[in-house]
Amino acid sequence: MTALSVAGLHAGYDPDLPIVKGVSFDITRGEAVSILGPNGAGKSTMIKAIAGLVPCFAGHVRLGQTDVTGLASHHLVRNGMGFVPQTENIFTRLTILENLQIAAQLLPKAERAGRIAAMLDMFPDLAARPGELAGALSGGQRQMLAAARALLTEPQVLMLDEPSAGLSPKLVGQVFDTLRRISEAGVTLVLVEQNVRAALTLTERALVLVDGKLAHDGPSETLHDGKLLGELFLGHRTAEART
Ligand SMILES: Nc1ncnc2c1ncn2[C@@H]1O[C@H](COP(=O)(O)OP(=O)(O)OP(=O)(O)O)[C@@H](O)[C@H]1O
Repeated sequence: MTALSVAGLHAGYDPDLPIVKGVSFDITRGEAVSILGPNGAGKSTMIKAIAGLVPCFAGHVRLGQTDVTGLASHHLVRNGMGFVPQTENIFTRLTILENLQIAAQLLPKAERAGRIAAMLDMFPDLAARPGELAGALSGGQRQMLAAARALLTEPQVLMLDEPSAGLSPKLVGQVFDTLRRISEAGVTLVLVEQNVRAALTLTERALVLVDGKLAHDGPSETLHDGKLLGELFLGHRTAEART
């Protein structure tokens, strides 16, 4: 069953200068997919447009059967979209527990405590220190808190924009271990990443975006040998391949 469907998406900051230029793909429920591409290709812009944070000029975004094109991000959350932005994804002056409580406001009152407890179960690092200020956490723990906030509402699809940005190799490993557990729990994952090797190891499928267009869509193992990826990143190969 399709979890996320993007069809003919044009998006960006100025309708005369679209950054995302006619991208289409479907993601099946439970799939884990990387979105890769050179700097400036439009990966973040595309994921933000899907998440309702950047204008869509043409095309459609569907979550399951529901057309959510152009919906504001808080409506998208209610429709089952979880999005973890690259920065400013937690409230640093509030505690871990307060961060979770704010995210839980979107849920019916009766469900809030149970979902917060479920997130603390899932993230033992956070459960060990619920009263600690989020601003005092390591970069990796911050990403875990941001993911826990997004997962609180039990999204159908969890999208993350460069969760490993700025982290040391050890913390990158921790974040990807966490993402693997989230994926194994059945959550559909969409991941924009610069850390190509870690992303390809985690996800079974990769999309490559070059100059706002989909240059490749296929199983991650086809990109493990860096030659094709190098050619795609340099714009020397543009054929879509879904094999
Ligand atoms: N807020 C903004 N307003 C106007 N243009 C923007 C904005 N954010 C990004 N852009 C432009 O959109 C283009 C694509 O940027 P985007 O961040 O989506 O690429 P990316 O593939 O995610 O790159 P990177 O891997 O370097 O993060 C760039 O030319 C960038 O300058």
